[in-house]
Amino acid sequence: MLFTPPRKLLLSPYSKSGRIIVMGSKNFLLLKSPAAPATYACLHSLHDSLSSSSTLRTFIFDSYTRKCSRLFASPKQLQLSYQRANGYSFTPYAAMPIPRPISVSDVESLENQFVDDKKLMILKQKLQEIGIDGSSCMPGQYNGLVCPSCKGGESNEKSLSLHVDEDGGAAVWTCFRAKCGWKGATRAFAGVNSTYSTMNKTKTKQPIRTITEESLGLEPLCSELLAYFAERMISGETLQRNAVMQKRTGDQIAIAFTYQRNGELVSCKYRDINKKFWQEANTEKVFYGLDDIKEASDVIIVEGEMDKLAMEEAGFKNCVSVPDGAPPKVSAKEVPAEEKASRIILATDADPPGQALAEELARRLGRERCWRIKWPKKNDTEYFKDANEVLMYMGPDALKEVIENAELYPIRGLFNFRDYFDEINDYYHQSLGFELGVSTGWRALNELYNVVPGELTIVTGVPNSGKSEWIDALLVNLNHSVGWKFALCSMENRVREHGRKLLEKHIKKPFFDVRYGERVERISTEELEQGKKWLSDSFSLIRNILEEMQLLCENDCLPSISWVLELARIAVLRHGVNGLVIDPYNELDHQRPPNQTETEYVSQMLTKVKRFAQHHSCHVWFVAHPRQLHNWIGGPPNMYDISGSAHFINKCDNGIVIHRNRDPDAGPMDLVQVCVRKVRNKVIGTIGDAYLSYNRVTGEYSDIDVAGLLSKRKRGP
Ligand SMILES: Nc1ncnc2c1ncn2[C@@H]1O[C@H](COP(=O)(O)OP(=O)(O)OP(=O)(O)O)[C@@H](O)[C@H]1O
Repeated sequence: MLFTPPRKLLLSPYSKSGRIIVMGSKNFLLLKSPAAPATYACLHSLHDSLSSSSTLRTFIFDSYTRKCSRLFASPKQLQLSYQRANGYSFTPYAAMPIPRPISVSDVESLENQFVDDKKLMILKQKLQEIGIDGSSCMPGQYNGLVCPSCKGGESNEKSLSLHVDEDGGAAVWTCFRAKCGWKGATRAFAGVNSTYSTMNKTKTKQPIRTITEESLGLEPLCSELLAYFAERMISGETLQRNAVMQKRTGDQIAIAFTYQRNGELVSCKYRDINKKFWQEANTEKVFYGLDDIKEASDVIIVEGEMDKLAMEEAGFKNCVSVPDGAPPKVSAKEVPAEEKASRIILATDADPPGQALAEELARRLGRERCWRIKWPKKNDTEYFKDANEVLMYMGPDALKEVIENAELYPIRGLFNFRDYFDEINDYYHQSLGFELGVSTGWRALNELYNVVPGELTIVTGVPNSGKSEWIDALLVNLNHSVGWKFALCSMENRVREHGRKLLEKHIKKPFFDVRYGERVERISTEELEQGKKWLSDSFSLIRNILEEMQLLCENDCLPSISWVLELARIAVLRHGVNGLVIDPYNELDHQRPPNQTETEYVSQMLTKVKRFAQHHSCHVWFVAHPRQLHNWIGGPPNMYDISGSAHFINKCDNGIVIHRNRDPDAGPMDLVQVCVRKVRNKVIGTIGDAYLSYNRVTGEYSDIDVAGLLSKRKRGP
């Protein structure tokens, strides 16, 4: 039966738009024509014939309870809504408002409300601009909207709560994904600036509410929800022990996870079937399951209430879930002190946000007492995401195993041999290359010194003993045997002379046919061409260009060790060099800071060199001169005689002294003594002396018959 609407309503500017009020003993309906702008209608219970009306708008007035509520956007929704028992059986309406009771006085002020439509329109527009879908919003509370700030994270949670004021003039919102926590407010008629300036303002802190199950209207879980949990392998017993309940709002039912402290309800988080979350406002933020870890020596921390319940199914009650999966809300104080909780097992989600949460928890709770778990593989490419997934697909035993196999949370700089097992295996099977060192090419040195990538060899000897010659000969041998390439920082050598010395050793002929080489065929022009190619393929030169151009004054702008190492690094990356020669040490810039002793300076410099060698698997030969030897009687110097610091011998991996005979009575003049004075790595050699013969024509070193030589010496000339 149709009635003329109350006078007050007819005064609305929209009253000529075909709006009709329908009333019965309990019914109060407002209809509008499809052509009119969108507005409200009121209804309580609908007659079948009316429910099919395409023009029905949503308002409900209950004369019995004297309450009026907004309900459905269309009869289609209305029909569906009538059919469903609760939100768990049928497709829910993501952004549908929870029916909001309004008083009779609200109905009386409908006139004002129509005027307010304009405000609402502007407000919606502003919300839209911010990215909040307010298109279907009326005044009221909305949960489960998509947060434009975080887009619901990885799991696409619909985590935004929006409250639109009674008069449609203002809105406040909060994202309950605390990893986001976006909050804001806007007003319809405030300036654009003020609208946006208030967007991220946190609301004034409200006092913490005291809540009870009764005050929140919580009730035991219905059979549908029990089935929902059973599907996720969570038993009734676990649900009961954790006081998991439900809350009805109209015809929707949400799971209510009760947060307790000392057995008292302090907060409640709701979750509907679509994983929409919302929380009781102004309640304490504590770990979910806090009472379960009071006396626990091991504490498991997960990232959701379902995971906490899953852990219980695997036999672990000593588990808490972070409130909102949110590091900012976690207080280390909630976790038992170090004396009580010896292990904190972080079982956060396997996704990057979950790992970030674990990192933040470890930082706050103390990495040293944290452990982490590895989620098992789901298939070739994926891992299980969380505890509940493992429980559902692999069962409680598998989840238990995951926790039992937790490993220490990594601490930067603190390692276990376990972390290096792959490398140890490779070393054992010699699959890294050159683990036993590369032979120098001289039989006499095979037992004493072999060359390993990444080590530092210091070479010393009195002036003119042949240090540079011997190193060059070694490089040529290594190039010939294993194809190694080298970076040369030999400032004392002119490039053409260095080239000559290397070519003579490579081609085994003298560069010139005068004096030292007059009786031997010199390197031919064809050999020179081939040799030049070999030189450029095998060596990189590190040189100071200013010095080359002879623009430098004494001690001016000498290359520093850092400069040399940086160029050597580039040579490694660009040309794949395997060795670096720095010859000699005193040609580098050694302007040490005034507060540093020479010993400290040398130590620091050698640390840099060693770091370079190890990092780039590049062997470094470092030539250092001995200090001036008083009362020298012609014997090889000691490594401790190196000018500057005992650190040369202390810090190097290998220490070699090159010495040559200068006394015709003591033996052949070409006899060279290679004194291996230090070998850190027993795999590659040991301390001892080797004798080689120096070929002055080609600069080559070769093995000699030491036994024959010694017996000849005994017999005398
Ligand atoms: N065993 C040897 N017999 C004869 N001459 C040698 C022998 N070893 C090196 N020489 C010669 O000594 C000279 C200097 O050699 P080299 O430059 O290698 O010595 P060094 O120890 O590096 O010298 P410095 O201390 O000046 O750096 C070269 O002309 C080289 O041919």
